[in-house]
Amino acid sequence: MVLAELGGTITNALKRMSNATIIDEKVINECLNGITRALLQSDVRLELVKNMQDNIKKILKNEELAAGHNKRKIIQQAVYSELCKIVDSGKPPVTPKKGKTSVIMFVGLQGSGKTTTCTKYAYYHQKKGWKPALVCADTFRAGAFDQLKQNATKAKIPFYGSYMESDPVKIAGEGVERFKKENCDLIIVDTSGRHKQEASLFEEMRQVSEITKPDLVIFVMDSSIGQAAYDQALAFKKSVSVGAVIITKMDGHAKGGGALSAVAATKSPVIFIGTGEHMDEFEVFDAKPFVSRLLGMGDLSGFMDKIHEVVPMEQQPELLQKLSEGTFTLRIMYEQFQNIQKMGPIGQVCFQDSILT
Ligand SMILES: Nc1nc2c(ncn2[C@@H]2O[C@H](COP(=O)(O)OP(=O)(O)OP(=O)(O)O)[C@@H](O)[C@H]2O)c(=O)[nH]1
Repeated sequence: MVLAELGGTITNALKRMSNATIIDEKVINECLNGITRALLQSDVRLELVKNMQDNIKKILKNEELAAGHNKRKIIQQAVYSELCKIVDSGKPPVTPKKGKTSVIMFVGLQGSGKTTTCTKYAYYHQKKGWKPALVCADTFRAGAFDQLKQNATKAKIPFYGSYMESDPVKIAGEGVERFKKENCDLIIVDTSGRHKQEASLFEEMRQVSEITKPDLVIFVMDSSIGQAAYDQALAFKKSVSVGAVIITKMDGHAKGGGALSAVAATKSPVIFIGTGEHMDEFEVFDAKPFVSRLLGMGDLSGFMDKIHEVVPMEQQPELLQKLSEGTFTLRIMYEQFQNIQKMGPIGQVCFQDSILT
């Protein structure tokens, strides 16, 4: 079940409960079972789902659902906050500071999208005025350096790598040293993909981490990984100190629930999601708006971000000035219609019927 469907199924289970004339234990259990089934079908780890169900039951017991209490609202709020707990580790990630050198190391399974995500991450920060640089410490996959070089050149980001050197630890150390001297404030180290059974590759990853002394290790995870996500994420966490997660390929038909379980394994927050192959198909991840959208409650902060994205910065003061003077020409209206069109289907960004009201 893909994430969009998961949201729909949970919302329907809640709506069915809302439609019942009397909310008794049977109705509540039916609702919780519906939610549990949907989460399991989306590959969310059984243990997490069970925990969530127990917690909701505890909340309901505490609230005692006394007469006069709005049972529906209590249950809906409990579902919302428990889902938030699954996707939010509660631990804020280390955030690099602009102007001060930070080394960020990317790790993950083969083909999870690390190389693509390294460039997206660099490009995202470059647009915000940072001075990023990319180091290719992936000597395992033929073509990895060419891929990084191509992406970096396109985005005009300095890069370091070698066709001759086969020792990733040496390349990583040299690359980081060089960009530190060049005063880059975000040095991103791409490492080769590995699987938890590959002990030697895990040792190599540990050595890369030792030499580069990263301020933050980001675990990149493909949203389609499924139930294997938890164990893989745990294996990475045991070898290097993973501090944040990026989930890729959220644009596809992946179930996504497995990748969300990685949050629990690494006890690290998801900071971005990848939504396509292109450099700018990359979004900041925030747990609460994500769950709101999942449950069809809309996302006001996402809506405002989208407005800021599509109305060019240089247009904003001029537009405000004209509006405050009471000038609203056909040209302004035309430009604003064009901006609104860029936001995509309004149903995706605007409020839908809220289940919490
Ligand atoms: N649709 C989609 N494709 C993505 C996304 N991120 C990466 N990809 C694609 O996934 C494939 C693998 O990406 P890479 O960046 O090469 O993966 P990698 O983890 O560096 O691979 P290894 O070095 O072998 O471990 C490429 O075809 C990317 O274009 C995403 O968010 N959405």
